[in-house]
Amino acid sequence: TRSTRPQRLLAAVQKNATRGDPRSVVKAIDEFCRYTEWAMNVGDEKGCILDSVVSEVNPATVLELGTYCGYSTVRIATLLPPDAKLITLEFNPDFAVIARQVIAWAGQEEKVHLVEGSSGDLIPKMKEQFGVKSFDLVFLDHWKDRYLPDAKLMEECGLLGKGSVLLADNVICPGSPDYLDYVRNSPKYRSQYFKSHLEYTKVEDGLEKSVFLG
Ligand SMILES: CCc1ncnc2c1ncn2[C@@H]1O[C@H](/C=C/CNC(=O)c2cc(-c3ccc(F)cc3)cc(O)c2O)[C@@H](O)[C@H]1O
Ligand SMILES: [Mg+2]
Repeated sequence: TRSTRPQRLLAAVQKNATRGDPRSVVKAIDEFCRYTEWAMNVGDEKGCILDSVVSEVNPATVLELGTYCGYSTVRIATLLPPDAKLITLEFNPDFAVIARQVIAWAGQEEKVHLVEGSSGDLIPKMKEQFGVKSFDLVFLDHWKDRYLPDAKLMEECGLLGKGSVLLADNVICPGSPDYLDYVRNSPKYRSQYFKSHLEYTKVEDGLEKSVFLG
């Protein structure tokens, strides 16, 4: 039967990127998505904003919601010090299989813990099962209607400390209006919009960076 888009994306990585070289993996995916087949990775333009926020926060613990093919997982992991931990949640087993191989090709397995399951089920288990006290950075890039409930769930589970940063993709396209309204109007957050474009297109999109004030 016909291959899936993630399978074709992985094949492009294995063909065009150098094993163990994360930058070449990122470049191979961006070229595949720009010139061969669009896919919903955060992409190169928003990826640079992601990189600058990761470098600024310099997190010891990171949570990513929605691994997909592992593109942003690799971008984030590459910037982390060796003892830092990146937990990424993915509930589609077929996507998880691909993401694991992309992360391995980039040589980032040590820093990444890909957990299969839904964020709603896994977030409450972070403390006891993964020994997480709080997350310094959370990258939200899963179903857009899950951003708000999961942000509230992380608050309730005590996973956000003073200064924890939430960085959300796609706040304009496809959009997450209820989440945006919440973080921009809640006294618990100081929020900032980084205007950019939808990956590999000229359509407006952006990232919202929200600092939890505790
Ligand atoms: C249940 C909680 C939960 N728990 C664990 N994993 C979960 C999960 N909910 C979802 N996942 C996984 O995350 C990924 C989904 C990501 C969803 N992302 C977009 O929909 C999106 C769309 C566009 C766009 C598409 C078409 C356009 F025309 C324009 C824009 C652009 C973007 O950057 C986008 O991120 C998949 O791997 C899911 O398996
Ligand atoms: Mg996205």
